[in-house]
Amino acid sequence: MAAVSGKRLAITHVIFDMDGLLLDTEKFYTEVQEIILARFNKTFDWSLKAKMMGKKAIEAARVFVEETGISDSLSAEDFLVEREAMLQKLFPTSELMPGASRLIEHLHAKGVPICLATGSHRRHFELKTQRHGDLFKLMHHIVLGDDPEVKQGKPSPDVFLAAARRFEGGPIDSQKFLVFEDAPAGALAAKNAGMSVVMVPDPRLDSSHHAIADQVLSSLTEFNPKTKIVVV
Ligand SMILES: O=P(O)(O)OC[C@@H](O)CO
Ligand SMILES: [Mg+2]
Repeated sequence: MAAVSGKRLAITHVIFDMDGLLLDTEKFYTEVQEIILARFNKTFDWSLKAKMMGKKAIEAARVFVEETGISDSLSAEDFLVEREAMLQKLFPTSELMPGASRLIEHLHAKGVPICLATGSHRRHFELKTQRHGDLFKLMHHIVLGDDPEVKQGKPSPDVFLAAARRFEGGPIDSQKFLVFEDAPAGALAAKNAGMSVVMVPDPRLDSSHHAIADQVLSSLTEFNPKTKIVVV
């Protein structure tokens, strides 16, 4: 039984987002989107990025073609096809974000239940993590964007609620979960799931998007597990 500290239950479980949080992959999406937009003499900016990151591919694609005004020339589906070949070359070079392996290894060593919940589909997940298998193996389970239980992408809570249900000894109260996220949609999804969220945003993301988070860090290296997580 978790200790009740104040009005909320103590944190005992952790859910990690992946792109932009554990892996430095958001830059690949940006690079490819800039290449495609250049053909239409348009530029990509962080206000648009803020609306796309964290979402399921087709949902982010719709935002992209509509917000940039190119939907009459390029459908969301055709955008996904066009970017695929470029992403498939970039994803296998994905590097870990600073502090990612240290935090995952620390929590795993302490017996804290940890898992992954990402908007990335399986084929992209495999490409991005192929050099980091030993680290991702420490996750109790992994919920992907194309999981049948994930009806809607972030900011819907689906992926985090599905992740919460897959630990042993369920159902576990959402209040016992701490989510690590980089994206506004992801942080909102965590709050929609009734969970606490530590946001580690890209410094280029406007700080107005930080308000929803329970804690904002500039890097995972700054996180002190002792301040937030009860090691059961
Ligand atoms: O949920 P994450 O792992 O950030 O993945 C989102 C991805 O679809 C790119 O924005
Ligand atoms: Mg992310």
